[in-house]
Amino acid sequence: MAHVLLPAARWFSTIRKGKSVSSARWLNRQQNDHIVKQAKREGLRSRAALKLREINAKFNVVRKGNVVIDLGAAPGGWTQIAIDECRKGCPPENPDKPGKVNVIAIDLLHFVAFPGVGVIVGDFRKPDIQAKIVDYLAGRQADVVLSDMAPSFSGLGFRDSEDQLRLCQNALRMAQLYLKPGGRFVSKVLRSPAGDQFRTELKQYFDVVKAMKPESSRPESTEIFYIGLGFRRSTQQE
Ligand SMILES: C[S@@+](CC[C@H](N)C(=O)[O-])C[C@H]1O[C@@H](n2cnc3c(N)ncnc32)[C@H](O)[C@@H]1O
Repeated sequence: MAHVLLPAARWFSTIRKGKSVSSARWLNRQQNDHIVKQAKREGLRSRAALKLREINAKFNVVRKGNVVIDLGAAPGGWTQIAIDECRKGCPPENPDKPGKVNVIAIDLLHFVAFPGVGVIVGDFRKPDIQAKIVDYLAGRQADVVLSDMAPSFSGLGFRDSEDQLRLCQNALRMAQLYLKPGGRFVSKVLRSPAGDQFRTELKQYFDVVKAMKPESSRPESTEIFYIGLGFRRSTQQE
């Protein structure tokens, strides 16, 4: 949450006041260390968890009792925040039974689940993985689709942002398939002109589309998060 990251925010304002590039880099590294340490201290699976926590504090995306699809979930930082929000004070019976899990977490990589989370290992675009998602949903629609996915980066900026954008567009397809009307969506996007177009695309499906750069996101990273609120079918689609 924001209060946790306040010291880092103070360092940022120092950078903006015109320190040299090298001291800005040093300060950024301190900021990153601080955030990694923070995540460890709290027993979070990754620093990424802090990003979703900030997003959720601002936009109330994941709520008590929700059903969440978490794309690109390993090692489980977002999953951990999502299940905590879904389960606030209400541990259910048989939390791991399909039809009872609150979070369906998918990744190419295996990671250890939490109670109430169904983990699926594989590429979410493949039919067998989609079938497993449908099994876990057991007739329910999702309240939220999250995507923190990233491709394996080649180091070539243009290619990497194209690959990442394709994942975002496929995450939006997942929303079209599984999200309930009024549902919410969060996707990581790398800043680029194509990323801006994706924001325009999101506006066809959501009443409100916001962008956020959490304080826990590395300042030098081009990542930004788009948040879609109030899902509706595109009129162009019907
Ligand atoms: C930044 S990491 C996710 C971090 C995670 N959200 C957390 O909070 O700990 C990005 C993940 O996207 C996954 N990924 C990339 N392409 C994918 C695909 N097609 N299907 C499923 N997962 C994918 C990668 O395996 C990687 O683990």
